[in-house]
Amino acid sequence: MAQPLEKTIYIGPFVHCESLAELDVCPNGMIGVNEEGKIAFILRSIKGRRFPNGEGWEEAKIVRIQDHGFFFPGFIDTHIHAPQYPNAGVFGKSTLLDWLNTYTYPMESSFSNLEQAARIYNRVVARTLSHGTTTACYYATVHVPATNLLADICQSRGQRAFVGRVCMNRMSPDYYRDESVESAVRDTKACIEHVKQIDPLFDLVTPIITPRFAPSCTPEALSAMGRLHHEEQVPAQTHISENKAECELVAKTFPSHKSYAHVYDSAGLLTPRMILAHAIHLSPEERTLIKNRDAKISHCPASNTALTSGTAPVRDMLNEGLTIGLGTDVSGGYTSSILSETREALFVSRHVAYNTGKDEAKLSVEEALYLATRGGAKVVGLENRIGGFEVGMDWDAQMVGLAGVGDTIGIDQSAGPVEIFGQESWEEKMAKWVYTGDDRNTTAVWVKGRLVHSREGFKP
Ligand SMILES: O=c1[nH]c(=O)c2nc[nH]c2[nH]1
Ligand SMILES: [Zn+2]
Repeated sequence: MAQPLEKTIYIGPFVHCESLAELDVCPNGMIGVNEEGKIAFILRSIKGRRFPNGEGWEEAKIVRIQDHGFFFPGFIDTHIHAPQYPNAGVFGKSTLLDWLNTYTYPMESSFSNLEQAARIYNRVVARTLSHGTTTACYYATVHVPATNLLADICQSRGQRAFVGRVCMNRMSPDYYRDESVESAVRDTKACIEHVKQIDPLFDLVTPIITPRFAPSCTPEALSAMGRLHHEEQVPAQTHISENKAECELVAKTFPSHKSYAHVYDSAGLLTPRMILAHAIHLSPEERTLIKNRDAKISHCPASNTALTSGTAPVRDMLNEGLTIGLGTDVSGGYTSSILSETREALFVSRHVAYNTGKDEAKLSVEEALYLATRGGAKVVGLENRIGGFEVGMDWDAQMVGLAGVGDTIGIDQSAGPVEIFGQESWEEKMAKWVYTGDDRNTTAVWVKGRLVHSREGFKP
């Protein structure tokens, strides 16, 4: 069982995204977090004792930022395949459809073995927490016991998670697929029931309907998942328009449908609670349909580069009013770090700018951080609870440590490569973190006020 929480005051600089283009930096403030793990008050100055009197805040625990660090909202990974984690970095020169057969299906099928699932799922949750990922949208596999185990592990390690049993009943190997639409529905329901048992209010863990992608589901399977999405009132996730050969396959296998997006729409899956990963090759009509349905987009730039899938037109989609977050898409993506994904999003946007001649396609550091936090929160439907620092929100946060180098000559490898010389503005510090930082800068991580990861040497 998790330790009961105590009132805690977090003191020091805090930074979060005010809007897509703007960071809000408070250079020295206080955030009070109550026993429910919610932000009870925010003071933008540490002078005076103006926190609420008579509520026991005088005796609250204090957590202070050291050196050049700051508090930042936890990252939200809106698309990650937990069972593919052992393959991170292993993709050769493959592209989506051959990558699935060569690397992915053989690995995922091994999760019929619960010992394998326990080993890998514990690792992936621990690792993503160490990168500051406080919320993750996981694809598991077709296996019910292993999927339920992933939900248990997220809950016991304290990571906010959406956990989906993958539905796939065709165009995948005989050794790894759902036997029938009926068995896919039964097994999906079994996973939903399991989460209802361990977290009845879906406070930390939420089940998510997960048809893999249109090619691997018959129209009947997609419609059955659409019905479950509505009946069970739980969110849904899938892939869309990632790779040109995949798009051609969808056009061939769903000849009566106007488009890839229309395939999901006609199955009742294009809703405000649907998360669509990739969305690279959508037509303007499809983007309009997605916008009108208020379905959400997970942008996965590392994966899109690794599998030579393409460059998603993020600026255009933002201008059109689509809601976008970031996804690592492990192991199409090589990294389980949303900080790295932020950097990838910045670089991919520069390739789009170069290739289209439109300079405005470039994302700024602030915009990429917005996608990693507030944008992700909107994608998972939790914008009122996570993604920023506001009274009433949950304390899903990370303490970022940036080493000052001072006059030292030696390299302290444990501090990581970010070098702060002291003249940097806050804007520059954030850019240095994004472009040169890694998990050595993630000093401590909290979800709903609970400490879920800390680096050696962190004193709570
Ligand atoms: O990036 C991806 N990863 C997957 O596992 C997958 N399955 C279908 N389409 C996919 N795309
Ligand atoms: Zn994926």
